[in-house]
This record gives sequence, structure tokens and C-alpha cells, in this order.
Amino acid sequence: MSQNNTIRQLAELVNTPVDKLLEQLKEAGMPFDSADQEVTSAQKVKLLGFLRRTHGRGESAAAPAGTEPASGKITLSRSSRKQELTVGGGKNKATVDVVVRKKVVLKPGASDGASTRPMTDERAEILRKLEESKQRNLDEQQRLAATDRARAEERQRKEEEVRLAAEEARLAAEAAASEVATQVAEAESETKPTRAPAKPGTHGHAAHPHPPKPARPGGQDDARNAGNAKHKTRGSHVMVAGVEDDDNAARFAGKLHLSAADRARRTTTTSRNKPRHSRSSDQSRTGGGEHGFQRPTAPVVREVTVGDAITVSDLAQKLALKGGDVVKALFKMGVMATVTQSIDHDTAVLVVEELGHKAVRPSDSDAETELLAQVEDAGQQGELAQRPPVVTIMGHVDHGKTSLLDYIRRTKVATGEAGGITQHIGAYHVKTAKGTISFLDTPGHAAFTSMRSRGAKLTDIVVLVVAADDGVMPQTIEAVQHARAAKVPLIIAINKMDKSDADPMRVKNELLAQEVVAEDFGGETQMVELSAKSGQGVDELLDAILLQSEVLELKAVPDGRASGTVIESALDKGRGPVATVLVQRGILRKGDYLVCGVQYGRVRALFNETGEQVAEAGPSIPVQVLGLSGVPDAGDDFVVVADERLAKDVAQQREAKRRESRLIKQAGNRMEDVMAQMGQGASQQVLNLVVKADVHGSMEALRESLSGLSNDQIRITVIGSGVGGITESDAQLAATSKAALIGFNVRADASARKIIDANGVDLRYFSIIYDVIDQVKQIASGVLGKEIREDIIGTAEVQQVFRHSKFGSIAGSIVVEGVIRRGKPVRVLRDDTVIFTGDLDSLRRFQENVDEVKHGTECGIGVKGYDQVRAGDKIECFERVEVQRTL
Ligand SMILES: Nc1nc2c(ncn2[C@@H]2O[C@H](COP(=O)(O)OP(=O)(O)OP(=O)(O)O)[C@@H](O)[C@H]2O)c(=O)[nH]1
Repeated sequence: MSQNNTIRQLAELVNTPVDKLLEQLKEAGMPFDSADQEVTSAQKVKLLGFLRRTHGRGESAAAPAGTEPASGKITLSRSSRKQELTVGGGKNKATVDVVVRKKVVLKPGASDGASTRPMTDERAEILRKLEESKQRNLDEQQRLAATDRARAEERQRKEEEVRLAAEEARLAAEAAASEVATQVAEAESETKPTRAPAKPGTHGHAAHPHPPKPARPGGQDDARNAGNAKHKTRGSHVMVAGVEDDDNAARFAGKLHLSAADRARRTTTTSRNKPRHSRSSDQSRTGGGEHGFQRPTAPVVREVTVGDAITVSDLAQKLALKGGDVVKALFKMGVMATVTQSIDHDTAVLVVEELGHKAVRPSDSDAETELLAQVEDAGQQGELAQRPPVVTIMGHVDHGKTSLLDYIRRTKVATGEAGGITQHIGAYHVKTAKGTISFLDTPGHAAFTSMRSRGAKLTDIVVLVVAADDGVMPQTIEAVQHARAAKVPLIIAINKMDKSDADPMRVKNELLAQEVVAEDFGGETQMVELSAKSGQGVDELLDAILLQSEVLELKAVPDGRASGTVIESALDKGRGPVATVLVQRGILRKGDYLVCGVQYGRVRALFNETGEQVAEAGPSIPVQVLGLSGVPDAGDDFVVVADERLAKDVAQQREAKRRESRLIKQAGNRMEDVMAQMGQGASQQVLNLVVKADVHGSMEALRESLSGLSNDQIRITVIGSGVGGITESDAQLAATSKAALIGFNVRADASARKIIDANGVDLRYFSIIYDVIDQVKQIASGVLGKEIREDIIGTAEVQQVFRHSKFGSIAGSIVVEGVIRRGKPVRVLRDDTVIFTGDLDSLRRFQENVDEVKHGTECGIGVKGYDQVRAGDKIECFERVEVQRTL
């Protein structure tokens, strides 16, 4: 049995580091290259001798190295003496005691000449186990290293896949969505070369889908991350991790025990690796730092569509900017606007360009244009044919409008079945021997003007009902003004002729004053005497209407796709949105796709005024439509289109455009706007006015004075005037005709104010005729000056009047708007008309004098020099402010 050991084994046996043993062997004259070389018994003896010599011992106990002892064997007797052995080197150099515990007999003469010391079974067993354990450890290390490598490769593969997918998606999105942006960016990069270098980086990705760190050139990163080891390894972390794992495996493989330092190193390496792994995978999840954090390669140039007007906030949204940024940009351009204000197209385009973006007009190929093309095609295709007239009935309160409409409906509408009842759907049509007539059955001019203000011209003829026993009244005059403004011919129905005090001549004469001249007076206006109660003269009225319609030569294309206007609409619980429409062109059929204002849909069913389902409706015929997506507004137009897609697109675009037009409407009615337009064109500008005054005398005076202010540049037309508060009807007239409203000692009621606000009507209150004339004169002559405006700061409603022996009449009131302040002038209003102007005498709350009383609070008001205040009156508190007029 060979007793040769490798140097490593021997080192373990004598518990000496391998290096040290090698060094000692070398010093003993036996240089070895590797720890795995075998040491013969003779060499061991030689080493022992050397060691003894080095430690000052004689060779007495042992034969000199290389010589055989006489007995033929060398016996190292057990010694309890310790021997020193130096281990380690440098700083770690230490001396340890070596105790020889067993007797070792070295027998020369073995076949290989090696030591023949017999191994005990125990030792052999230990060595075997050690060998096995070492092998197992090595295997385990290798297995772990292999697993780590496999994991790393898998992770790398997955990261690569994710990165490629993200890259592909990004490239696809870039290519599709920012073609224009890229062009602009390229164009810009030509003009601004400093921005260019970022670009090739991006292209680099496309060209090399697998670069380890493609987002930025490596050099940049290295420079940026110099001294930051973590960052350095990030880009190719997976590979490095693999190498490290391999290193670990190699470093620790073959080592049965790990020194504390090694253990610590290993633990830290592993624990350091773990978070790094997770960081690495996190990184790759967000695109390996490329997709998630890629810098924009060029400024994003947005293309925004700007219509005729846009609010600052909408524009900011389109530009993906804060409202304040756009306001700032506008400010720099000299335009003062808040985020809620609207700016016109030109200003919007300038600011968009100033901000580095591109403004475009809404595309010509938009859905609305497609629709218009379709409508025009349809309109041009068919032959024009005569169509029935559409009539609106107007007149003063109680003159018999409803009675007349009901009489005609009751007696003339053809009900399908016996006993069929006509229904109020907003309109109906009657068939007479001479022709068909359609009536809009919402009497009064409010409905008429609201339609007109929406741009809907439905009415062909206005029938103005005047009670023969009452004559021309304020609303009769208003109706004349409205019809005239809309350029719609009038037919006068002199009603209540059955009454004994009926005086048709008086009516005709009074109308003459309004420049409405009866035929028998040599004029053009047909006047029919009738009774809505008895029906006398109603047929003559129908004849007169048909005659007028012949004169008007009312024509429409009777076939092809229908279009028209919504008369009335509602949300029916059972049937959904229901709209009564008046077909104005073509023929509307069940199953048609239509766009109706901002709504769209497919006609599910059509009903006529008797509640019967009909298959179709032609020009001038009102019909109820079911099947719309929502409730349209009265006055909205409707158009039948080829398919649902177009209907939907148009509806959506209209929604956007409706907003725009609302904005435009809100600006532009002001008197100053008219003035601003002066001089822009050669033609004379027109300033329309609606004047309301407290008394007839003031109204007449204003009318004449204002009309007389016209000059070469501006024509001032009082298109409406009257006595009394400003009503909804006045506001409608002003809004529709783009007129300014002048209230002379009168105020607008709540419903009028709503229309005024919604339409941006320029409403001005005055109490001195001279002020009105002066202001309009200044506008007419183009002179800008200061104006005194009366700002109403609060209004109180009188609940009850108390008589006080000391203070006189005290109006127990509640402040309904703003604030009432002591020391400010006040006006007393009755039926929205000023009845007194003066000063506030006292203002009290619970017996205490107060300086001001706010909205919603009760108070006692004493008006200086006036004790005729009544419950129901309004007390208006105002202040006079001098303001510089601006354009
Ligand atoms: N004697 C007589 N009375 C009539 C005639 N027409 C209407 N009346 C009456 O006049 C009153 C008012 O008639 P309406 O039809 O309600 O008048 P209106 O113009 O519609 O009134 P508003 O809806 O309040 O604007 C009613 O009492 C009718 O009965 C008529 O020809 N002769």
C-alpha cells in the first residue's frame, strides 16, 4: 500500500496551509510546482529533518535525510512536546504549536520507496469521508453555478423579448402617430443642429435591435457613471451576474471549509447580487432604462384644429399646456384674456405658432362637409315643386291666437278614424280644397324669434291676430317688428268680429301707424275679418294664406333625402327621445338615418298630428320622429344621411362647433364692436337698437333722436321699441338681430336676462335721455370718451310697508340680489319700471342702523322724499362710475 500523499493531503494532515508547506518543502530542497503533486515518504522524512534543523534540533532522533537508519526503519516516537510551526505570511503570519500525538513508523524499502506507515482504519475512514464530502461540495458548487448560469440566461432572454416587444411597439407608434412630428423635428434639427445628436440614438435602436444598452451611447454613460460601479454594471448586469456567480463557484469550489472572511465575502456577494438581480429585472421591465425613461428626441409639435373661436382653456388642453401658460403667451403678444375667455381664430393661430405648434383649420374633408356635399347633391338632383306654406300665429295677449289655432285644428285637420283626436305635437297641417297649409301651433313671437335666433327660418307667413274690440296693443306692435325683422309677410286676422263692439276700421287705422297698410287702403297687407269663436271668416283666412303662398312661390325638392327643422322635442318615458320635425326638403321615411342637431339616430317610427303612424313625410309637413340618440333642441336642423357612421360623426362635430358659435355669439353684439368694424370696409355699418322706455314720450323721443344720428359711416336703426320692462321677447329680438338693448328707466325681467346673458346682448340702462343720445352719438362718430355707467349693486323686494311716526314709510324688504348700501342712490321700481329715483334715507336691521345689508337678508329701507312705496315694489341700489370706453 502506497503511503504517498499529495502535498495538499499532507498539509491537511499536519494542519498547515498548503502554501506554507510548499514553501517549507522548497526550503528543504524539494521544490514542488503544484499542491497536487505527491510527496514520497523519503521526502517527508527529509522535510521533517529540515524542520527539526530549522528549529535547532539535532538529527539524533532521526536519520539524516536521504539516509536509511540502521534498523531500516525510522520511528518518530510520540512526544508530548510541542513544536512551533509558522503559518500564514505577511500580516497574518502566526506561530502555532504542533503537537505530535502518535508514533509514526516510517518503513523504507516499500516497492515505491515511499513511507509505509500503516493507516489506521479510523484515519482511513475519516480521509474517505473527507474526500467524499469535498467531492459533494464541489459537485454542489458546480450544480449551483450551472443553475445560476441557466437562470441568468433565461432572465436575459426574457428581458430581451420584453425589450424587443416594447421597442417594436414604440417604433410602430412613432411611425404611425408622429409622422408629421418627426418631419417637423427633422426640419428643426436642420435649423437647430444642437438638438440633433439625440436622434441617431433612436435610429440606432431600430437598426440594432439587440444592443446591450442602446438608449445612449456607451461612452456617455461611462463618463456619467464614472466611479459608480453599480451603474457601470447595470447595462449588462445579467452577464456580469453570471460571471460573478461563476467566479464564486470557482473561488469556493474545492474548499471544504470557508474561512470567516470568505463566508462573509460570499454572503455579501450573494446578498448584493440578489437586489441587483431584482433591480436588473425591474429595469428591464421598464424597458431596460430605454423605453421608460427615454428622453424626447425633439420638441413635440402638436397640430391643433382651431375653428372660428376657442376658449383659452380649450386651446391649452389641445396643446397639452396649462391654461396659465397660454394666458402668459397671449399676454406677451399683448392680448389680455383669462382662461375662460374665448379668442378668435387669428389670435389663436398666432399663439399656437408662438408656442411652437401648428394650427390648422378644421379639415375640409370633415364629416360636416361630407354631409353638406350630400345635401347639396340631393338638393340639386330633384326638380323643385310647389310646397305648402308654414304659418305662425302671433298677436297680443287674449286676442284669440289659441282659439283660432284650435278652431282650425278642430275643423280642418283630417283625422284618420272617426272620433280621432288631434294631438299637440308642435305643429299640424290642414288640407283645403285649394291646398295644404301647415301651422306651427306655439303661438306668440317668443317661439318665432327663438327659432329665428337659432338660424331656423321655418315660417313663411305670419298671421297677426288683432281683436277687433281691442285694437293694436303693445304685443301687436312687437309682432309687427319681429315679422319685419325676419322679412316674413303678414296677414292680419281681425278677430272677434262676432262681438258687438268689434271695430275693424280702428284696427286697420292703428296698423297704418305701424306702416302696415291694408289692401283696401292701397297697401299690400291682406286683412281678414273673422271670428275664432264662430268660425266665420276662417276659410277666407285660409284662402288668403294660400294666395300669399302663391305670391311667395314656395318651392322645395319633394323627393330625395329629407332635411328640415326640429319644432318641438321631449323625452317620453315610454318612447325615449321624441322630436317633432318639419320637413323642409325631400322626403323623410321610416328607417332613414338622420342627424338632428347634436343628436343622431335611425327613424324607428313616424307619427302625424292625429297620432297615426305614417310611412313618410314630405316638404312642409310636420311629423313626430322616434329613434334619436337624445333630445334635440327646438330650432335644430335635421338631415337624412347615407349611413349611421356619418350621422354620428356629424353629430359629434356639431357639438364642438356649437360650442364655438356660442362663444362667437357672446362677443360681437356690443355697440363698440360695431364701431370697431367701422372703417374696415367701405360699406356703411349698421347699429341696430331695441329701445324700451318707461313712458311713451321718452320712447318716441329716443327713437327719433337715435335714428337721426346716422351718418355716412354708420346707420342707426331702432328695430324695436316699446313701453314697459324689457321682456323675453325684446331680448330675443335683440339677440337675433344683433342689436344693443337700451332700457330707459326700465329693467329686464329674469327670463329676458337669461337670454341677454346667454347671447351676450349689450344691455344698457339709462335714466337721462341726453346720456343715451350722447353715448350713441359718440359711438356713431367714432369718438371714444368716458362714460358714466350706472352699476346696480343690489336689489331688494318690498314685502310690507310700515308707517313710522318719526321716519315716515319704511319698506320692510328682503335683499334679493347684491347688497344695499347706505349713502348710495336708489330707485323704486314697479313692474320693472322706474317710478322714483332718489337717495336712501335709512337702512335698518332690527331697529339698528346699519351700513349695508347683504343678499338674502331682511331690512327696513326708508327712501328720502318718497313714501309711496308699496309691497311688491323693488328698490334698486346703484352707484355711478365713470369708465373709459374701450373697444
Ligand atoms: N267672442 C269671441 N271671443 C273670442 C274669440 N276668439 C277668442 N275669444 C276669447 O278670447 C279669450 C282669449 O282667447 P285665447 O285664444 O286664449 O287668446 P290668446 O291670444 O291665445 O291668449 P294668450 O294665450 O293668453 O296669449 C278667450 O276667452 C276666448 O274665448 C272670438 O272670435 N270671439
